[in-house]
Amino acid sequence: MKKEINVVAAIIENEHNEILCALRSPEMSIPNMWEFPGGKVEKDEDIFSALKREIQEELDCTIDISNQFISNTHEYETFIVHLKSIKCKIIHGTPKTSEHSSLIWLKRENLPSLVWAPADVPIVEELMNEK
Ligand SMILES: Nc1nc2c([nH]c(=O)n2[C@H]2C[C@H](O)[C@@H](COP(=O)(O)OP(=O)(O)OP(=O)(O)O)O2)c(=O)[nH]1
Repeated sequence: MKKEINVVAAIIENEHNEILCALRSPEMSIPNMWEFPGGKVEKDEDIFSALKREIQEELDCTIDISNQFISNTHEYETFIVHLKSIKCKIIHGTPKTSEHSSLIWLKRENLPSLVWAPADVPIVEELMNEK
């Protein structure tokens, strides 16, 4: 049986209506693909606390949760990811790369120009449909 993981991802929009996109590094699983920052929900942790913790660790930023966006389950070759996306705003700090190779802010219409982790594709499509 494939391992299943619960992952939360932050859709962070700035005052110019741009969304933060993060490039997974060559050392990470699913390397060199774009994702929304976030990570695995730990045992006994709720999704919002998990996301706040991950964003603090990964980007050195404090976020405020706005609302839950869509969820998607994707089966990769070796594991299954249950990915929940959550809209949020940065209330303190400027995103800094630590684990990722790159961070960029993109307007919605330009999101499809990136090569997204397969689990993220429905999220990107839904964001495109929004406006
Ligand atoms: N953070 C994040 N992870 C995603 C997204 N889409 C997607 O398929 N994933 C996958 C990649 C990872 O395998 C997993 C997230 O775990 P993680 O962020 O802790 O990744 P990690 O590199 O530390 O995982 P690992 O190598 O320690 O197994 O979910 C996304 O938009 N954001």
